[in-house]
Amino acid sequence: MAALLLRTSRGLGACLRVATGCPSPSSCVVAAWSSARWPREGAVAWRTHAQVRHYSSSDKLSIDMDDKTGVAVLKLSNPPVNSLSLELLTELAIGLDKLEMNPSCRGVIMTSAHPHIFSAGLDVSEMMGKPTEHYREFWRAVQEMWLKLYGSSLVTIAAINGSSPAGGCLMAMCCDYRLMADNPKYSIGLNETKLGIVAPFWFRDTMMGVVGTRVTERSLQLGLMYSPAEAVHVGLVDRTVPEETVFEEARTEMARWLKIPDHARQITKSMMRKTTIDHLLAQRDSDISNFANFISKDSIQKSLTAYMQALRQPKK
Ligand SMILES: CC/C=C\CCC/C=C/C(=O)SCCNC(=O)CCNC(=O)[C@H](O)C(C)(C)COP(=O)(O)OP(=O)(O)OC[C@H]1O[C@@H](n2cnc3c(N)ncnc32)[C@H](O)[C@@H]1OP(=O)(O)O
Repeated sequence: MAALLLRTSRGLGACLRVATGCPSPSSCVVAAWSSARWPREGAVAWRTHAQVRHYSSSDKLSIDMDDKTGVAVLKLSNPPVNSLSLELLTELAIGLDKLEMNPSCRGVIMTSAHPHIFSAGLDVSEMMGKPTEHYREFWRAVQEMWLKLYGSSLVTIAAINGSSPAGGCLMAMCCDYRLMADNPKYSIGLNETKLGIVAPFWFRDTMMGVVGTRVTERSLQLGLMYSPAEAVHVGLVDRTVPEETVFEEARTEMARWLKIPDHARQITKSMMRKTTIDHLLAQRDSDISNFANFISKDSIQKSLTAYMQALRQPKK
């Protein structure tokens, strides 16, 4: 009966309502970038398996599901920096939903098709010079993506093969496990204050669940970006691995997680995350209004404009 519930309902919300045994496979997700332009060794190897099915219609996101292992690979491929546009956020939510409903899927690996960037976070252009209605629609899509990923009953592993600021870090933190390439040029963190904006309470709560209150407070106030080694030190990333092995290491880690009975892991995950999810669900509309009002302010628009101009300056 738990199996039925887990397969006919969506995400973790359902898991906690069922505390009985579940003989069915559970779900996992690995997110990764894939595109012809940004080939990754792991992704190519993955596609050689006959049982792999590609079922994403978007060119910004690829999702390959291996029916034999029950593991899906989700690759972000939105050049140049995998910024999270309204379109990509919507595709992500739909893709995650499809995986959640797929009875063969037990886990997801999330990664990037881009060689050096996991995700640049939210697409800043979606937050600049647009009407209020657009801000509301955009923010609802950000919430939806978070609800699907953080609330997924699947095993989710982030194979972080490049820099991952702000919303990129949020996606990685939503996963159950984070592996990052050991390249010191890469960085990860919630840098919102450096843009003159404020990470909302559910970004904060997600980070607190990963690194605890003190590290979260310091990281958020200072908008800290961590090198891979520093990220491991504060617990933001579980492990660094040589760059060329990130994907294979993610698959190996996934196999470890899949040895745990799905129903026990899912109910435990739900127990850990339910309060945080319920907090946003209870305040979803007011959070959207708050974002739309905040981002529409002249002072915030000026900050974002200055930040984007600085980003366009040649790098020293
Ligand atoms: C009440 C609540 C209110 C608000 C909450 C809002 C929460 C916000 C969350 C976010 O995610 S905000 C986004 C934060 N992201 C960043 O600060 C990342 C900025 N980008 C970078 O640091 C770098 O670009 C990089 C990702 C490390 C990649 O560096 P690289 O040198 O490889 O590329 P380059 O900097 O030259 O950028 C290429 C191209 O892409 C544009 N770009 C970069 N990031 C973004 C982005 N997040 N959104 C939109 N566009 C982005 C950059 O401007 C360049 O464009 P150009 O080619 O036209 O110059």
